[in-house]
Amino acid sequence: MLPLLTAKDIRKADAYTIKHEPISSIDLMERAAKAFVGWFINHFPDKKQAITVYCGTGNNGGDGLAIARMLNEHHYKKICVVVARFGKKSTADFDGNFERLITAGIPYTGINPGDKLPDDKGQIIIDALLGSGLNKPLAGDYARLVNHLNDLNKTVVAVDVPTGLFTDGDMPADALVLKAGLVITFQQPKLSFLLPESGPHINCWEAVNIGLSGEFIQSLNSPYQFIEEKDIRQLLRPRPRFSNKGTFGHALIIAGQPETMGAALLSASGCAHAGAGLTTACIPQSGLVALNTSQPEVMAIMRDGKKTPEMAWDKFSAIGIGPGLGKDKQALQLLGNTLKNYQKPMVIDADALNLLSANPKLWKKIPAGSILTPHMKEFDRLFGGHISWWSRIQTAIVRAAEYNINILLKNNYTIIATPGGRVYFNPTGNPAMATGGMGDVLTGILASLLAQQHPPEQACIIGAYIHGKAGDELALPSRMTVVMPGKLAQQLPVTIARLTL
Ligand SMILES: NC(=O)C1=CN([C@@H]2O[C@H](COP(=O)(O)OP(=O)(O)OC[C@H]3O[C@@H](n4cnc5c(N)ncnc54)[C@H](OP(=O)(O)O)[C@@H]3O)[C@@H](O)[C@H]2O)[C@@H](O)CC1
Ligand SMILES: [K+]
Repeated sequence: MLPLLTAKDIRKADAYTIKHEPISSIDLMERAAKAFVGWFINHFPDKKQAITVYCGTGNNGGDGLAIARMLNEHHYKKICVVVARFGKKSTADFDGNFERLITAGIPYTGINPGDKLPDDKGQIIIDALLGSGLNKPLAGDYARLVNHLNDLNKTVVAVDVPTGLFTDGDMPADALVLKAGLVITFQQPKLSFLLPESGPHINCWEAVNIGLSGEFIQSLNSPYQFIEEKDIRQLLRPRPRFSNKGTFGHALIIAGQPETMGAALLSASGCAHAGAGLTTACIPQSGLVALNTSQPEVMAIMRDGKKTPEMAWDKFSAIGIGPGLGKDKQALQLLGNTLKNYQKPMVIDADALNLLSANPKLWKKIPAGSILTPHMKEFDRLFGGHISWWSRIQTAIVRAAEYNINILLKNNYTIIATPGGRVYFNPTGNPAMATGGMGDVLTGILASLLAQQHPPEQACIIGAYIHGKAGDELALPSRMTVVMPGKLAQQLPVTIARLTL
């Protein structure tokens, strides 16, 4: 796992590294600038392109000055520096790098408050105006400059953080940000990069290591963690020799109405393909032919639309409930009976979540460790409206602990809040997966992993990762615009095999 730090903790890690490595602050800046330049040269190898580096007078600006000097040393021929002196202060490392810039003979233009903004003939803009030190929305001269640069529509490469973007905390929806085609960020992605509010401002980002103390970062025990492939490789177990279907549990999927049988089929398919030893689907009677035709591997328990069928609840190692279940009286009764009769962790999704928000008395019946899988709207229906994704995460942390549940909040980077206060961000998945039925497959996968005895927190981490990874394997090589959920379910054994090698 890669710990994700808030700006406050990044500053602490910065100070600790300077003191204990030890390294001088200006040398750490030099290292950061070098890491940026290494990446930049690989992606923008044409040394004849004109580049303008816009610098503030804080440490982000100091990085910009060092980057300009290094690009000059790498024989980029047309480097131009613009220093925005909008505040009264500058940092010592900015001043140190300013002297080095002058010594290197690199031309620069200074702009002061109220000055006319200079023309820009460059093809590329490097944004080193403000970074993780941002502490209020842009206004005045900064806003004027950023609006001007946005209007130029050039390729913008941001240093560490695009100017105007908060690294964490609530970000106003209408915040002004210098839109970046690429952000080369130091040490770790900033938390805000993983939330939808950053979508309009960042096309893509890349994190470069600048050698902040790993030991110290671990000791901060950040609640926020970014899942990495190696974590999944550790958690997925190869199937032992002499195993049989009983080794991998029996999952029950309670889903579907006559009009929404597809949701039940997709969920059952996700469950079986993710490796449950046995999968049973509790479906409406009218769906039996569809189930038997499409998935002969899956067993059925039929519902007559009136009362909950008799079931030996205890024989199921896990239950997933909700996809296409409907919100009528029978569906509510079925959910109520399931919660009454089943005490092991279960997966609660879709209509079951909506029933839960309309019937809050059911909350206390949810088995400890269960997994709720809302998308944003379902989340807000459950827990009330939110002004930002950051505030949604804070609610998820509180509610996951309060109800002793795992909340898997679907997002481009799916967010998993656990009862112990951890928040995991999943890195896999792509926009081709934004299609009806994808969530149903995920519910099946999660129920399958619970049935295979993965603890709920692990099931969430593995489930979100392999779901996204299967989607990536299908969509990315041929840049497919849409991935069908049924195809994704079929890809799962391949994805899991690749991660189990
Ligand atoms: N962490 C690391 O490991 C390393 C970090 N490094 C680099 O340091 C950068 C952080 O530098 P930084 O702390 O000096 O802040 P920075 O973003 O330059 O802002 C400067 C000042 O602007 C001000 N200000 C804030 N908001 C404002 C607004 N809306 N409008 C106007 N002014 C505003 C505010 O001052 P204030 O107003 O509070 O007095 C703030 O202090 C980081 O992004 C990375 O590039 C690397 O060099 C090495 C390793
Ligand atoms: K910046």
